[in-house]
Amino acid sequence: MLTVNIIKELPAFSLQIEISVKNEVLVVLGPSGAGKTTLLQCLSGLQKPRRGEIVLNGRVLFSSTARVNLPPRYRRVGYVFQDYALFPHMTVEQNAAYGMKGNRQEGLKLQEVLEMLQIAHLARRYPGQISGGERQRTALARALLADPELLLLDEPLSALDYETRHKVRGELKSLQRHWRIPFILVTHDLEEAAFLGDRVVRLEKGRVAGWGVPEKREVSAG
Ligand SMILES: Nc1ncnc2c1ncn2[C@@H]1O[C@H](COP(=O)(O)OP(=O)(O)OP(=O)(O)O)[C@@H](O)[C@H]1O
Repeated sequence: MLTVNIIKELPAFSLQIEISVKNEVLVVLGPSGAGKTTLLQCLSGLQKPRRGEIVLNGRVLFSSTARVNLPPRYRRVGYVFQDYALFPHMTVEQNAAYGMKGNRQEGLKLQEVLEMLQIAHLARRYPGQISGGERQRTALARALLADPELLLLDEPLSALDYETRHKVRGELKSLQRHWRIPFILVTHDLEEAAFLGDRVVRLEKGRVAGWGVPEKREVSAG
């Protein structure tokens, strides 16, 4: 469970967000410049709110009153960027394992996650030698293998072609069901929001402008 209550001044307006997220996919929609990326960066520790609190499963990640501001590496928050930000000089396997502890048990988990994301056969290739969809899955593997308690995804599918996007979004959804942690996903795509979101929040000028439960077109099994 994630609870967020923060204020952060931006040049044109201030971001003021109060939300709670359970083990679900929360989709964040909103026009360009509404503060979506800034929100994710505050949650991951890359930006610092001016005031407020961020609490993840009872752990205080940020609190202005208690003067807590955990650095990103201690937050257990995975972040998949729009451009995936893989290390070009590392193989798929090395990229995925970045942030793991490196014991034997972890090695087995690495194999399991690479197989689950269908990139095990690419383990020794470099990011420049695989497709956009495969890079996206490598970035996801890296985020998941760091054992996050919260996963942030900033337009993770936007660089993919139509077919791959459809395939990977289904995988994302089953991944969340399997991992049972909150996912917060930013997108501009309404269809993607409806498919992936358990709830959808719309931001405008740094504030919550509306909530919705998307209408599902697909009937999910179970
Ligand atoms: N480094 C920065 N310096 C100054 N202002 C910034 C910076 N980054 C973002 N902003 C401003 O903060 C506001 C929120 O930006 P943010 O990137 O969070 O929006 P967004 O909703 O993610 O937009 P998009 O959908 O275009 O990615 C915008 O008004 C933007 O101009």
